[in-house]
Amino acid sequence: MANQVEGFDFEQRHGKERVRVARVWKNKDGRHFIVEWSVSISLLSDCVASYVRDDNSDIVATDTMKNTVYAKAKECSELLSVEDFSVELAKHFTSFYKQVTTAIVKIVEKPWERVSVDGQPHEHGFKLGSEKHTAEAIVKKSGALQLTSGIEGLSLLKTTQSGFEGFIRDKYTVLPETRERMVATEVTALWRYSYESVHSIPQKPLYFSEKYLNVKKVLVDTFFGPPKVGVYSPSVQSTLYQMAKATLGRFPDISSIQLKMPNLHFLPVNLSSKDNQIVKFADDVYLPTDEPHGSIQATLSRFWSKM
Ligand SMILES: O=c1[nH]c(=O)c2[nH]c(=O)[nH]c2[nH]1
Repeated sequence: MANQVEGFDFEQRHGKERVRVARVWKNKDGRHFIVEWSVSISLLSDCVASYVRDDNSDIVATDTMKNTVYAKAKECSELLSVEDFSVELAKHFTSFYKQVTTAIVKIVEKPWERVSVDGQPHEHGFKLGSEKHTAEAIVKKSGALQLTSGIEGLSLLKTTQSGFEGFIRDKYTVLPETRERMVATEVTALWRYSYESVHSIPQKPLYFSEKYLNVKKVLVDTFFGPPKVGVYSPSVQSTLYQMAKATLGRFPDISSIQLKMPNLHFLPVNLSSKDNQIVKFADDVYLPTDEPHGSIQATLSRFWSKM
């Protein structure tokens, strides 16, 4: 929210971060479903008087925002996607309060997964998986929407079919060229959907949950290649690009994707004492590291679309 205040430009927003909520649904056959969300809300609203004139009469209390998360979670009578919940919440803030012009709702979902016991899906037992599903809805009073989904913490590694050659060599370069190395990363992905209004998003239940799983599969499958032979990666940059391109190629309603792929180095181990070599590296013993790490990121968008 930008204003002119006492001869200055002034921008402000306020909200509540990391409101944690879990919601359970139970179907008629006794099967339970659970989601656990950490919800962050930020409102652009006309409440400049609270900053400059000690007048709070236009403030939506952040405590009220927190309560709204629980009230809306209660109102949801059926399991829904984290995207749909973020849109519902954001719609509430922009339509209910005349002061609020834009609501930004970001949610991180904990990866609770149904367990199987003796090969059978358990009715009410869950274990924590690894990577997280995220969603961000930015909703304006007009109903204009920006919807972004993402994955955080998707750890991937392959033990071969990776190399790095032909890079700049100068007086500080020591890294040998190689066509045989390990490659490991922790993917953070953010993709923007092309729906531009709260009225134009697909109504199919769990549409975005399914999409999330499909995007994740395309990213993972592209990273690894076919199970027997894999696919050669000449650089993290090249693999990242292939992953982004495959996503836009496969999903027409995704307009752009940002990928962050740190290069988590596994260093060759060579150990020698004065008179013998204890360990000679033969693509077998590595020192895993997490810092320093390479940082490689890019955004791929269709023409005319923004991230
Ligand atoms: O895939 C890679 N990309 C780089 O930019 C880079 N830089 C580096 O030292 N190793 C690698 N590997």
